[in-house]
Amino acid sequence: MDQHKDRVLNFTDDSKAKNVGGVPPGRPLILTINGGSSSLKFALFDRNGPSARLQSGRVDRIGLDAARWILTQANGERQEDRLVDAPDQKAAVYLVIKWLEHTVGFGEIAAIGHRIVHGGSRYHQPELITAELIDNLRKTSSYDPDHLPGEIALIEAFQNRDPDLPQVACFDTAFHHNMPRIAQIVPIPRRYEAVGVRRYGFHGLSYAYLMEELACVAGLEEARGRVVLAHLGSGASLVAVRGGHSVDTSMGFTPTSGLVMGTRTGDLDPGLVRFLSRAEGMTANQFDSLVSHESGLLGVSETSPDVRDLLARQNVDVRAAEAIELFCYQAKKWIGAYAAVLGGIDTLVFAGGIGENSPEIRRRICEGLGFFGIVMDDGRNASDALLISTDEGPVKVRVIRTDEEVMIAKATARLTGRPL
Ligand SMILES: Nc1ncnc2c1ncn2[C@@H]1O[C@H](COP(=O)(O)OP(=O)(O)O)[C@@H](O)[C@H]1O
Ligand SMILES: CC(=O)OP(=O)(O)O
Ligand SMILES: [Mg+2]
Repeated sequence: MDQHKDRVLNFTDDSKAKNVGGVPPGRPLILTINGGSSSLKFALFDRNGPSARLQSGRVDRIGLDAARWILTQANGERQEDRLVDAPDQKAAVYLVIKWLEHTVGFGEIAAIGHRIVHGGSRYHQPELITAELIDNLRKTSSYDPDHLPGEIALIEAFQNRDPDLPQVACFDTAFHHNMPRIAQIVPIPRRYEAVGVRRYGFHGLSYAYLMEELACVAGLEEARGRVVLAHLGSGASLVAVRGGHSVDTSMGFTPTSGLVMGTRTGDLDPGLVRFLSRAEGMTANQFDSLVSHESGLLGVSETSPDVRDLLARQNVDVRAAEAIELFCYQAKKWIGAYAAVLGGIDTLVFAGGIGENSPEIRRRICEGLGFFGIVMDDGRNASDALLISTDEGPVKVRVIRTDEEVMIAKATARLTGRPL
């Protein structure tokens, strides 16, 4: 990390000189930490006030060239956007801690809430973080080596900074905990179920937020109907929801499964394990690295996992064009599958970095789905409107900006004694 130090210190000293986006002085704050596969998002909430966000920020494109530090004020206005060195999550959290120290002051933080991707078979509601919980997460790390060790490192980075600060774990698997039994089964011998092998599902904080928002923008009746939510980010998944409950979801035992993603394959022919171990002597670790970090949009395009890059190159590079086409084709297939599972769809919601920001991807996913009632309004879609289907189409297609942070902040305030 030392090699990044100069740039980091310059950058935090710089921030100190600025007005830090309306954070009130002397007020206890809740910090939320959301370590995604390519980003670290954080936000500050006033613990005593309404569930208003005071400030948010993110380190984007972690591990890629041109990682960015972005700060956003409560009113959504971008306050800072600059290049930083962030080769991994540890370097990114170092930036966040330095920024806190030089701006609001670390002593203003009353509690920290973390998104934890995998709760394993033990955790399915937010929990105060204890030594025992960290120990259990460590034992579960082999379920999701791409997220859990990094998330434990984030918790420990804050523990090192202030061992007395209460921290809360909010699990992405919780939303799917009561999925119907048939959607939970992994079809390998039953004995593996006893050691935790089942389909869990992920992106649950995002899905819980989207369902709350859907009830607000569309009313309870629509939210209780047949809903498909598509969380399309670096990690991407879809869920079928009926009566407000998860009925099935594209990710299973780990977030490597389901839809093709930035660097992950999604669902894969298991026969590849035998083929690659015989053809190349590939080990389990090498296979894991291949399917988690070198595949997906990056593997197909041979250039980038980032949809923005691929959209920009698709007219000059057939590999980028194929990667985008594959992503849209597979998302369309999952929507079709969930129409079958739910007996039709009343509402389709797009969210996540891709779902919220790319009219082209949304259009291409929905193209040809008019036969079961999905008809896009091109003008509404192009302007990222809240409702992007035509008024005549029976399926409401919506764009909702997801907010995992507010779900984490509410749970953290609740568990540390003062509901937001
Ligand atoms: N304007 C945009 N158009 C197309 N894709 C976008 C746009 N903005 C962000 N994205 C894509 O969103 C993805 C990152 O989504 P995000 O939800 O932030 O990821 P993470 O899983 O790391 O939280 C990247 O593939 C990025 O290219
Ligand atoms: C569950 C998951 O894949 O998370 P992310 O999209 O943040 O990598
Ligand atoms: Mg994410």
